[in-house]
Amino acid sequence: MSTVHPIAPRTALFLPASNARAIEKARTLDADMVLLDLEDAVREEAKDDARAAAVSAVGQGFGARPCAIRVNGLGHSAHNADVAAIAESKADFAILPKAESAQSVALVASALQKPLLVMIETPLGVLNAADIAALPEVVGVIAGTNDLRAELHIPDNAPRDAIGVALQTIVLAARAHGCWALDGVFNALGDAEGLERECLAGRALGFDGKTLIHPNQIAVAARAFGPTDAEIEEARALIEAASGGAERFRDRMIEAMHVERARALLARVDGQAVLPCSR
Ligand SMILES: CC(C)(COP(=O)(O)OP(=O)(O)OC[C@H]1O[C@@H](n2cnc3c(N)ncnc32)[C@H](O)[C@@H]1OP(=O)(O)O)[C@@H](O)C(=O)NCCC(=O)NCCSC(=O)C[C@H](O)C(=O)O
Ligand SMILES: [Mg+2]
Repeated sequence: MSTVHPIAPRTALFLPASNARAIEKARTLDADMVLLDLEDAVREEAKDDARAAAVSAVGQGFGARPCAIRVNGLGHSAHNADVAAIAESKADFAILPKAESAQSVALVASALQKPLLVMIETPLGVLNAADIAALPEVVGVIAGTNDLRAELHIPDNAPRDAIGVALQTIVLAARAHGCWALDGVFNALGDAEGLERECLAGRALGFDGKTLIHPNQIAVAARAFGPTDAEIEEARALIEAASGGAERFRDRMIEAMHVERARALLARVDGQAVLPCSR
C-alpha cells in the first residue's frame, strides 16, 4: 500500500452505522473524516443491518471527506463478516478496535486490504503499540480512552493524567512509524469548555486530531487543533525572518528545524500533506 494519504484529520466523527439519520446528517457536517461504527455503538441484534448500511453509506460517499468503517473486534461473531464486507466496500479506511499484537493485526490487515486505523485501548495494546504501528498497512493510531480506563480500572472521573503514559505511548508509536495519532472521544456532550481543554491537552501531547461523537464537538475540536491565526502569522514571519542557522526571532532562538516546522504548519493550512502517512 503506497498511497500518500491526505493530512491527518483534526476532527474524525464517529457515528453508529445503524443510525440512518446520523449518516445523512454526517453528509452535511464539517468533520474532516467520518467513522462509521459497527462495534460498541451498535446493538448485537442490529449488527447485520448496520454492516449493510455502512457498506451502502460508503458507496454513496461523504462528499470530499474520507470515510472509515470500524469492524467488530477479533473474537466477535460478526468480525469475519465485517472484514469481508469492508474489503469489498468503498470505505477509504478500516478501523480495528482493541488491537493487541502486531501478529493478529497483520492477519486482519491482509484480509481487509484497506489502509488501517488501529485503536489502542487495552493494556496489551499499549505495550505493543510500536510494533502494531510499524505494520505497513497501519496508517493511524487512535486512543480508545473509554476502554483504556475500564481495562486499567481507572474511575471515569479520575483526571486524564491517569492514562497519560498510555496516551504518550500511543503518540510515540505513531510518530516513530509515520502514522496519524488521533485522541480518544470526549463523552460529556454538553461540556464545550471541557472538550476544548481536552483537545488542547491532546494537541500538546502531540495528537494530530480528535475522534468525536457529536456534531456539536466538531467546531471546538477543529479550532483547538488549529493552526490558529496567531500560529499562522508567526509561521509566516518566522520563515520570512530566518536565514539558516541559529538566530534570534521574537526573543527566542530558532534554527533550521523551526523553519521546517513553520513550513509544515503552513502546508497544513494549504491542505498539503505535511504529516502524510506515506504507506
Ligand atoms: C451520543 C449520542 C447517542 C447522542 O444522541 P442524541 O441525544 O440523539 O443526539 P442529539 O439529539 O443531540 O443529535 C442532534 C442531531 O445530530 C445528529 N447526531 C447526533 N450524533 C451524531 C453523530 N455522531 N454523527 C452524525 N450526526 C449525529 C442527530 O441525528 C440529530 O440530527 P437531526 O435529528 O437531524 O437534527 C449520539 O450523538 C451518538 O450516537 N454518537 C456517536 C456514538 C458512537 O459512534 N460511538 C462509538 C464511538 S465512541 C468510541 O469509539 C469509544 C472508544 O472505543 C473508547 O473505548 O473510548
Ligand atoms: Mg473502545
